[in-house]
Amino acid sequence: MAPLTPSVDESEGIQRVLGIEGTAWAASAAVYEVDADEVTIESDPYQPESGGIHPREAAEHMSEAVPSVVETVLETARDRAADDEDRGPDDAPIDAVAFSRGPGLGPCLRIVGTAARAVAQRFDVPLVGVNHMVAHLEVGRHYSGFDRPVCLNASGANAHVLAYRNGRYRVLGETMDTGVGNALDKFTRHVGWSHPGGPKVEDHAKRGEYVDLPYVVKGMDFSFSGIMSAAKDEYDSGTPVEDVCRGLEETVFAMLTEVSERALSLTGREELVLGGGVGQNERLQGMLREMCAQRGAELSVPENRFLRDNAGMIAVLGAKMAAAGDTLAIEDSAVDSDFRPDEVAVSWRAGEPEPAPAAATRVETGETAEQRGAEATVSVEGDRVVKRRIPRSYRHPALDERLRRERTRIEARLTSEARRCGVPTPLVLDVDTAESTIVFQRVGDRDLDAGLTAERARAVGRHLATIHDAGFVHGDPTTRNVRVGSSEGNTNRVFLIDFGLGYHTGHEEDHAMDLHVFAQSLTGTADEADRLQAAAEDAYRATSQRGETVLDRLRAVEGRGRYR
Ligand SMILES: C[C@@H](O)[C@H](NC(=O)OP(=O)(O)OC[C@H]1O[C@@H](n2cnc3c(N)ncnc32)[C@H](O)[C@@H]1O)C(=O)O
Ligand SMILES: Nc1ncnc2c1ncn2[C@@H]1O[C@H](COP(=O)(O)OP(=O)(O)OP(=O)(O)O)[C@@H](O)[C@H]1O
Ligand SMILES: [Fe+2]
Repeated sequence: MAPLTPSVDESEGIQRVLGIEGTAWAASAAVYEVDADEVTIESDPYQPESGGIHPREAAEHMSEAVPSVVETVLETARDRAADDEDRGPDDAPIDAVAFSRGPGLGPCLRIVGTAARAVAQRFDVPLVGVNHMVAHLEVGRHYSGFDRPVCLNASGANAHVLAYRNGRYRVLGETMDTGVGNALDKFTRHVGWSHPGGPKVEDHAKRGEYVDLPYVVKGMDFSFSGIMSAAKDEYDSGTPVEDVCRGLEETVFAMLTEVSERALSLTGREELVLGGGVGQNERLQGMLREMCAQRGAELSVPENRFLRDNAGMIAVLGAKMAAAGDTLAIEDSAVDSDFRPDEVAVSWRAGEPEPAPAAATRVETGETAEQRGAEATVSVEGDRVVKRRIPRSYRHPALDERLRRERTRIEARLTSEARRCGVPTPLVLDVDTAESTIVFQRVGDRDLDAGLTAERARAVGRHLATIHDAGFVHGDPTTRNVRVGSSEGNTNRVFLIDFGLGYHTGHEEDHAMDLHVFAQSLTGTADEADRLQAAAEDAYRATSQRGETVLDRLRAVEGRGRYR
């Protein structure tokens, strides 16, 4: 086990770190100068002759290219070391070797691991095993100077929204199928373009007209498979490829921007950091910038050389880990191709104070108030609440209009339908679809996240079971979309609100997703997330006609948020 408190001796000794990356396509090495905060990166990309990345070819590339990029940056390290006052000619030019331990392609990772062990042994310096996804976001945090940002990772094989809490990076939302870059690359392969496709999509989209494609967001999770098959069908039916590319960018990046905004809203944070190769896309950056500006949040986008796969991010995080004493014995340094970011014990941030959750102070007393959720502006007027979905200027106007109308219509309908099945929801007093406005009865006096108890979590489990048995899902049952009253014992007063992402479905997969969204929102906002989730699940099992089947499916969904 790595110690969780930085050892002063070791941290003083970490001046220069060698990083090695090679999870998929980038054979890359870097040296990071801690005091000067300077990174030198040397990369040699693998470019498939046809099709996508072939694991065996990629590994062959790594075995040729990794040793040479490592030697190149070691030369740089030696030059620097010659100027160090406290380093003699026989001393090692570096103080640690950090390598990408996963996730990634197994055959590539093993070559990187072998190279890293060899260099560490040659210089007799500590070895640091870095999680590639955490490196994508830590390098952004490093250069942003932000303290507690929400992080959007938009890379080839992954896509997720994370935030640090209680010693880990928590996954608030992620793709339910492929990574975002892989999705774009699959479309461009279909069109016959060479790998990587992302930059070509960006280029063609600039000359295209928007076309409608399926938009799939569930809470803060999302999926790309439906959009990708629709995009292929559009292309096959003769729609100009520029238009399909534009539709793809507008749809996929609006989804990523929306879930980022939801994560900011849920966690009450005001800083967003972007990471990953798709983060180089200017349209994505523009949407995020606009969304952040509108809610008064700050966005930080690292330089392109730190967004795409690179060893600089491995060296920068490696230095922090080495300073915290978070190093690996050679015999424990096996690579892990499924290494999830939330498995990492964040040693280098140990001892940071935990701020009070944003919700703790949010108990409403006034007669009138206005607040801005992730989607809508909600104003309280006495015993009524007016919810208006205001235009989101980061989205293409056609998509924006479509989403606001659809969600308004569905929210009004499902709020009433749930009520008819006996689930407490606010009365719908008026609906204006053209203006995307609904007037509700005011219910509860706080959101669930400001009044979480096991009894209330159980009520949520019961309510979800009831609507599922009636044939629909909520779509976004987070702790902010449940209203509770002041009398803690009275669980009848646990109201579900905000059904705008709901839909009719009998699929147990969709039912399981509702429970998954609730679990993720607990992880993001509550200290006793596991206990509360267990309470919700127990009640769900006891209420639902298909409780066991849905909970089995939930376990499968949880296991699937792994890297493919
Ligand atoms: C596990 C690791 O191997 C993997 N790395 C990875 O996917 O490489 P990365 O450099 O983060 O991202 C590459 C992806 O980024 C896309 N991409 C690059 N430039 C782009 C652009 N301008 N617009 C859209 N996509 C772009 C490429 O098409 C490709 O799918 C990951 O981080 O998921
Ligand atoms: N009927 C209601 N009674 C009392 N408060 C309400 C009601 N509807 C909404 N609110 C308050 O307004 C907040 C935002 O509402 P809602 O979740 O519907 O909007 P939203 O923009 O979709 O939010 P998000 O997307 O962040 O969940 C809720 O968290 C709740 O505090
Ligand atoms: Fe990556």
